[in-house]
Amino acid sequence: MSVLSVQNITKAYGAVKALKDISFEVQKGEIFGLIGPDGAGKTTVFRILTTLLKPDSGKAEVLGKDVVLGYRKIRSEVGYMPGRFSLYQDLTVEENLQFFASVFGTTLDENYDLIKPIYSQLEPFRDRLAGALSGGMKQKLALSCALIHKPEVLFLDEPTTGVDAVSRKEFWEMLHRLREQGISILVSTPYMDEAEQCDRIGLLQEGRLLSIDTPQAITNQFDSDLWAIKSRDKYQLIQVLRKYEHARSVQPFGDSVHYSDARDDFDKEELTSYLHSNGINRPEMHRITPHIEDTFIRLMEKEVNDG
Ligand SMILES: Nc1ncnc2c1ncn2[C@@H]1O[C@H](COP(=O)(O)OP(=O)(O)OP(=O)(O)O)[C@@H](O)[C@H]1O
Repeated sequence: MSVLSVQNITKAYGAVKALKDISFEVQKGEIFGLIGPDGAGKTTVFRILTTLLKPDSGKAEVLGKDVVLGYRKIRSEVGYMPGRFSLYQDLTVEENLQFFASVFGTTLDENYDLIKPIYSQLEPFRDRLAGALSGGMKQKLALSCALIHKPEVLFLDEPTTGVDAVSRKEFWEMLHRLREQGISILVSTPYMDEAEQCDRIGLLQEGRLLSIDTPQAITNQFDSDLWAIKSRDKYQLIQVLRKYEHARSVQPFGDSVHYSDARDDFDKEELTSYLHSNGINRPEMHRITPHIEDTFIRLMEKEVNDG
């Protein structure tokens, strides 16, 4: 059963086409990730689905209600954590929660069980001003506020941006626990490594959804062998590889460079001797399994080349 559906939505801000005919569905109890760089259109999708913005064309439904006609009902049934957390900095932790509870006509006590695993870590700081919390703590408080009225669907716009690695990991564990309780989650992130945490993902670039599938199926779309190459001077390695006549793609990735060759019968020795003759001595080279990021870059290149 789908809890939300987006059909052929477009949205422009003046001349900027933020969303270009996008369609996807989120199933009940699913974590669906919208993955894309800054400006891809993620926030615009969230604003439309949480009824804060009307699409120019197309249709979107949340829990069976149209986002334009049924906006009142939708607002009471979903939880929304906008980017850059919507907390009142000059209210305390507890006051923030009480405020969000009262907006939805409920109380902290009534829904304590749902937020307890998250809120319990914040309780020692209940009298601290939200503005004085660390990024990870703010994130937990914002999630507690979005959950206070037991929503069926949670919208989380870049919840882990600017949050340390440990808090990010804990945050995803919390989302998995919420999923087990039947809550459906649409979450956006600019971090590719978080794609693996989702049941399905949509890759968004410049207002277009390039692919929608499970992280594994998206990775499987990578249609050639991939090599990780390392040498002392990574910058020089990239320059030399990009000039190689058989190079199909050359992308820096951590401390190595991901390389794929345009030929079916790639000759590793030939590339090694090319690198040697261009001043790259003793490069380390081994075949690797593509990451989501490799596939995403390839899909983006394809989109640009296909026009
Ligand atoms: N109110 C606005 N007026 C004009 N252009 C806008 C407005 N809001 C967004 N845009 C533009 O629309 C495009 C999509 O923006 P959107 O905020 O949806 O992307 P995003 O993926 O959420 O990126 P970010 O993480 O930077 O917010 C961008 O080019 C952005 O500059």
